[in-house]
Amino acid sequence: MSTTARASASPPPNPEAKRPRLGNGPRNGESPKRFNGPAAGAGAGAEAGSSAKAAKMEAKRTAHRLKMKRKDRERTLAKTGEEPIAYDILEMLGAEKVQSILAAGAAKEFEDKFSKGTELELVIERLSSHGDGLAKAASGDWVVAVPRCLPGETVRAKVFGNERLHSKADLVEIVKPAAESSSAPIKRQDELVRCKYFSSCSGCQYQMLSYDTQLAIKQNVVRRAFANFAKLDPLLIPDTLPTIPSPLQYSYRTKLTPHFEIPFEIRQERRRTRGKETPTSFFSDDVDVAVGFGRLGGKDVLDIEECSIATATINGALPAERQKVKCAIKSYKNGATVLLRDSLRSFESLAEDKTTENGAQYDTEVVTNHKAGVKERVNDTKFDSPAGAFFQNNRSILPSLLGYVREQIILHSTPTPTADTAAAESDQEKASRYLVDAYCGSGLFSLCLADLFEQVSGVEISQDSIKYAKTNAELNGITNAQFLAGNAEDIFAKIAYPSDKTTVIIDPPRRGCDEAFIRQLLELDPWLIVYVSCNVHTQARDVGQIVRGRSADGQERRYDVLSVRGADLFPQTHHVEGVCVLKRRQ
Ligand SMILES: C[S@@+](CC[C@H](N)C(=O)[O-])C[C@H]1O[C@@H](n2cnc3c(N)ncnc32)[C@H](O)[C@@H]1O
Repeated sequence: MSTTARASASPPPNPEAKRPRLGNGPRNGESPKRFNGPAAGAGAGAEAGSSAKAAKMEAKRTAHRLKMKRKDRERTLAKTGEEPIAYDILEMLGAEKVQSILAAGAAKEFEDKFSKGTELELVIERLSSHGDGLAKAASGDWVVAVPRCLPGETVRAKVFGNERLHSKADLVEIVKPAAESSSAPIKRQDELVRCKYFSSCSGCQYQMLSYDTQLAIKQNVVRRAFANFAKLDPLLIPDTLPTIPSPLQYSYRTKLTPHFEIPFEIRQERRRTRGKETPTSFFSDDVDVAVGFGRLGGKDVLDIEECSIATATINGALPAERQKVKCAIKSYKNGATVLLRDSLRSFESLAEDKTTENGAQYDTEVVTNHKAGVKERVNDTKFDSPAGAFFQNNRSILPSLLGYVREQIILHSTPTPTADTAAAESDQEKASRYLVDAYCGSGLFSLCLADLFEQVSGVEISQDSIKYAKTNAELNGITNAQFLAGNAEDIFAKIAYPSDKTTVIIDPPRRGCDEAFIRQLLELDPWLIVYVSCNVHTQARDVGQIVRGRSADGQERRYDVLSVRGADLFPQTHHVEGVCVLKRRQ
């Protein structure tokens, strides 16, 4: 799994870039552009002329806006496929209504339905897979997404943006709680909220829910992802198993990436002096710099002094890192992201018997240099990896996640008990002997599972991670693993494992696998595939493609989906890791 968006506590590098601006209004903190009106003394003819001109300008702006929206959508479709909310909208408005909107053209599909600041009273019908409450607008042809509210609640919300067939709004207040009777299966428990920033930070979504409820919601997100994105006959998809829980539900996050922007006063001064050196005396020490995460419903950064899902060690180091940014702000050209990685001080400092819920049980330190090594241990396997490269961010759940993958490989590589000795022997022959770990990072799956196989090969695009994967094999005395730097699909040209005896683990970034990879995977035709992913939607899409095999119509179906389940690597957030096991058909 990974965490870009999975890095829910991490804001996007530039929060302004994430949310399209509405109209041509001023950005936060900037003065509005002045509209001068018609020239003094102009007559009625001139007025009519200028209003025609204004209308033409407006039409041009609208055409431009629609063009940009369409381009944005094409980019998203090409990168990660349809947005999950599109399926909610389809179900909430009904296929007929959606068809009629689409038939009316882009102006309706990407309508600026509500102007910014419009307040609406809404009844929340369901949760989106991103944890927002979804309600139908009174017109019945539009959906509104509101964070921090639950099905059955009547809320007042303020619109801040319009997207395709839906608007986004901030929660203003809960007007009426969900009825006790329980058409509201998800119970609000505000007393559980631990973080003082919960109502204003975009990082977590579910602190007001019991942990069991969070796990059930995530199970449903996985179920829906496979139902909507795999494009398979529902009979081919087994029901989603219960979500693997995280032993720590707070203080678990071993990587934090708070962000900052250059404050408005500094940008303004730089503009005024137009690149001339700004006297350092201009920057007083008390320039207010927010260092934190994206503000919920805003474009700016929310100043965060502590994060309740980060480890105690990271929270201990955060004040000093924030202070460094504040003191050095004048030396930054642009905003940036600060890296804090929690690293074991030594491989011996992970003692299971000391596990407590505040995360302080591990003797750890914080690493901020991207190139420096970070130490982790999963059961008995030790890992050193570069702080700036990928490593799973919740160490408490890794033994369960790895344990589940191990159990699945053993289960499906072991001969089925049978009286027929010949069949048993042939099954035994098929038992997995070789492991391909595609997108292997610094070797998490390869090295933790190497004892199950005769030979293991990992491939990974980051040279740095590969260097560490090789060192990690040595560190653990593992001699049957080799690691290659390159594109995931390169591995197929470089290994010659017999398909009947090979298991492939896939753990790609959020965008999933590309077609070249899947084509070559199908050519290798491995016995077993374990697909782990931080984006269950692209995972389901890829699994659909793998199951359908080489023919688009699925006539040559090659694989059966044996199991699908989520793992909760990010409690309190909407993120869920998917684990799907596929076996080649006999
Ligand atoms: C979700 S991480 C998984 C890493 C590893 N399996 C783990 O659990 O630590 C995805 C990894 O894929 C790598 N990656 C991204 N694109 C790749 C590509 N085209 N080919 C190979 N590796 C790629 C990233 O550098 C990252 O380490």
